[in-house]
Amino acid sequence: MGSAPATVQEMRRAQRADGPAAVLGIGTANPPTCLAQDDYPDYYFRVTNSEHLTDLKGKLTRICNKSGIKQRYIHLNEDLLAANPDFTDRTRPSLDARVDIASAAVPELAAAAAAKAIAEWGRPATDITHLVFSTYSGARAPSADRRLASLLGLRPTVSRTILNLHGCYGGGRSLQLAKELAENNRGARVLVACSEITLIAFYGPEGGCADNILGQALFGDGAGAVIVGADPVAPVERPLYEMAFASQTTIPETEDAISMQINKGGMEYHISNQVPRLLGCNVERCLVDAFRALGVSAAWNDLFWAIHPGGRAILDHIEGVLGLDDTKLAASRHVLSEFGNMSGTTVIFVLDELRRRRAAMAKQGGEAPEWGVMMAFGPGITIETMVLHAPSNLDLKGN
Ligand SMILES: CCCCCCCCCCCCCCCCCC(=O)SCCNC(=O)CCNC(=O)[C@H](O)C(C)(C)COP(=O)(O)OP(=O)(O)OC[C@H]1O[C@@H](n2cnc3c(N)ncnc32)[C@H](O)[C@@H]1OP(=O)(O)O
Repeated sequence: MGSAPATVQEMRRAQRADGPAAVLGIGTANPPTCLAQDDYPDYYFRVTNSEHLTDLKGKLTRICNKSGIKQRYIHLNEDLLAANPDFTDRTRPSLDARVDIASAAVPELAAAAAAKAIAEWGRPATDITHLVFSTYSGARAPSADRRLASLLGLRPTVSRTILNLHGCYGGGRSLQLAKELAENNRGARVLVACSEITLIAFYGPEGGCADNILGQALFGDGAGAVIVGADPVAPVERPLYEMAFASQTTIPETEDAISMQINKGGMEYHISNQVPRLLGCNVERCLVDAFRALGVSAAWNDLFWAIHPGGRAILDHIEGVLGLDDTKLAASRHVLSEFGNMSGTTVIFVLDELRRRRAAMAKQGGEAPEWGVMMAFGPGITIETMVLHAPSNLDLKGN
């Protein structure tokens, strides 16, 4: 070959970014229908014609009361249910209709979130080089990533990846993948999009199926989008969080603790009541390993925290084992309260809420921690851990 770089090593170095990947923009979106948690048991048993199942309604009410959730957003409305009565019966073959609806709605919701992330980032959508899309809400190819690329007018050379059925760790996994892509491809700008509509897993109550009652109390619909890139080009690009270190851990012998399966009647799932305890027993090891890999030690209360709020009890357990002050998980508790558990999308809402809180604190002359941690959990049981650094010139645009 003619001119330098001459060696494969030099070529590789030239292709890699100099600095760490960073979050350069965040956007979120929800469907228009918002349901108050206090009203949800009445709503759910009415729209599924199950008012006679008073024991199950009592259970749903008890869980809703303890959920730490005030409201949730949902794509499915009563008109859609009236047009698709099979959606309330898990034994009826309704997967085709669910996938039809999700194939349009999931990328559209993602596009609404992505438009906000791109606007904050400040560069045209055609500068995006990679797309990582995570969802459990569809089952078709070409998938939601292909449709999202069209909706946003991305270049045909955009390198697309779809992650399916990662459940609640999809956001963490996508951001880790984006970090690798951004750091290993000089100039790369990665759009991460997570979009979930629970329509794929909505059905009526049945005796002996506590999982469904739990799901009805916890989950909601939403999309989150993040632009990730290394070596930000000032003054247009400003890093919100730098991604210092990322890891994934699988808790041994927990294969059956959280599971999801697509069936003819929609997606079925199981969530063991041991999940909060299992996470509580394992998060500190992940954190110690992450900071050891970076060669630093950290006092947990000196960090900021973006924890996936899978359920109120999960946050309580983590707060307890790490000895966190009760303000440390405020962003996670706020997102849980306002939106419920939106699976993989939720952690992006937490990052968004956290930076708003940090910016508000900075405006008042307060000092927020520079270093922090993002964690997400899901089937496996899988724990995604990322150590983040928030530059002191935190972007105030999110306010
Ligand atoms: C807008 C609406 C949209 C709706 C659409 C819905 C569609 C669903 C879609 C689902 C998609 C599923 C995807 C799966 C992805 C997995 C990823 C995850 O985040 S993994 C998810 C990660 N999230 C979690 O793992 C949830 C973590 N858990 C918690 O946050 C809390 O335990 C709590 C809030 C559920 C209850 O508060 P706590 O202080 O514990 O209160 P108590 O001790 O007093 O118990 C009250 C009642 O709760 C019962 N119960 C408890 N656990 C379970 C269970 N697993 N199982 C069954 N029941 C359970 C318990 O038996 C008792 O019943 P009863 O005796 O009164 O009859």
